[in-house]
This record gives sequence, C-alpha cells and structure tokens, in this order.
Amino acid sequence: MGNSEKSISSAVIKRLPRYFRYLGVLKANNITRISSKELSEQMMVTASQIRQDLNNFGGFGQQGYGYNVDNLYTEIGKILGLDKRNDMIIVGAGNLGQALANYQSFNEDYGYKVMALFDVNPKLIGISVRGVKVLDIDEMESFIKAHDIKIAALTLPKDQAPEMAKRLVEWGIKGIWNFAPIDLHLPEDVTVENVHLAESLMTLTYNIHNREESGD
Ligand SMILES: NC(=O)c1ccc[n+]([C@@H]2O[C@H](COP(=O)([O-])OP(=O)(O)OC[C@H]3O[C@@H](n4cnc5c(N)ncnc54)[C@H](O)[C@@H]3O)[C@@H](O)[C@H]2O)c1
Repeated sequence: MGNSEKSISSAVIKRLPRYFRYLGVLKANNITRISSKELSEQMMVTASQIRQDLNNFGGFGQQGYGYNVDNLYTEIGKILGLDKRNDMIIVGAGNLGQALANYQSFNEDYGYKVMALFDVNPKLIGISVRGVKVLDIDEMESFIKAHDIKIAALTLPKDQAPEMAKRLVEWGIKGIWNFAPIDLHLPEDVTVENVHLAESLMTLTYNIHNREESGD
C-alpha cells in the first residue's frame, strides 16, 4: 500500500473511520460494489470528496465499476492499523471504564482487545467486566511490559491523569485514549486522542441557541 511513504492530511485520516463504518454496513448487507455517487448519497459528502480522499491511497475505484467494497474495507482497515494487534488496557475501572469494557463492538467489529482494567479501589480489584479482570494498579507496569501493550484508555479522575499518563509512557504506552477532562503534555512520539463528551455537547448547544437566535 505504501501509505506510510506519503503523509496523509489529518482531515482525511479523521474521515477514514466513517468510510470504514459505512463500508462495514455495506459488507454486512452483501453489497459488493458501490459507486462514489451512491456512497456519497449515503454518507452525505460529495462524490468528489470521496474520490479525492480515496485517491490519497492510490484510488481503489475503477471507472465505470465503482469501488469494490471488500477491497476498500480491507485497505482502509489496514491504513487505520486494524490489521495489527491492538491490545489495550483501561486505567480507572469506574463508571466510564466499565462502560468501555462492556462495549463489545470495539472488539467484535474492530479488533481492539481490552486485556485488563486497573484501579486503586479494593472493592473493584478482582471483579470481572465482560470477562476482563480489574487488576491492582501496582500490577500495571509489569502487565504492560509482559503483554507489550501500546494503548491505554484513561478513565480516572482528572487530577490523577497527567501523572498516570507520564508513567504509562515510561512503561511503553504509545497511544493514550484520554477521557479525563484535562490536557496531557507528553513526548511527541506519543499519540493522545481526547474524547470529551461535554465538549461535543457544548457544540450542540451552541448550534441550537445560535439557530434559535438567528430565527432559522
Ligand atoms: N470524556 C468524557 O466524555 C467523559 C465522560 C464521563 C466521564 N469522564 C471522565 O472520566 C473519568 C472517570 O469518570 P467516571 O464517571 O468513570 O468516574 P468514577 O469515579 O466512576 O471512576 C473513576 C475510577 O478511577 C479510579 N481511580 C482513582 N484514582 C486512580 C488511580 N490513581 N489509578 C487508578 N485508578 C484510579 C477510582 O477508584 C474509580 O474507580 C473522570 O475524569 C471523568 O471526568 C469523561
């Protein structure tokens, strides 16, 4: 594929998971090929945007044929790294940590395997969430190293998050899925993906109230 030879804009990368999701639905419905026009109608983006985005990867479409759904799904999956092992841990096994561990689709649809949750609360240590154990935080360093874990979800109180993130990186974590509402300052070779539901909710209320005020 050679996509690593060329840098792909972050705007395109951000759109890829959505292509992947739509293609997954087409695949599940036994649809084997689709034109950029049909895909554009379903996804509500322009056909030229789709062609441009997919051309970044050598263009998987053929004139007059459209896109082979299986191929495109596989190739985008590879670009997103879903063909690799993506084992992860969850740090903080409270409401949100357990909700993430309970969400089957990460594993079943995308292959992200939650290997363990970690917490400091003795009441939680030892329980299982969908078959995954909550372990004592003191076991985390050796667990990360033994299982070569590269991804950690941070679902612990925000005042604990920066220090925890630093330790995780020292122990080999390369990607932090950060749910704690605080910015993390980490070395450049570490990827942080922030997920802040409240921020998206604020965008929603901004839009609602601005529409109301402008009378749309
Ligand atoms: N990003 C979002 O959209 C979103 C949504 C909800 C909650 N949150 C954030 O996620 C975090 C967790 O929220 P919650 O509702 O699950 O809280 P919670 O209190 O239910 O869970 C937090 C867990 O972290 C554990 N913990 C505390 N210190 C720890 C440490 N040093 N090491 C390991 N575990 C530790 C606690 O024992 C607890 O089980 C909070 O920071 C909250 O603000 C984010």
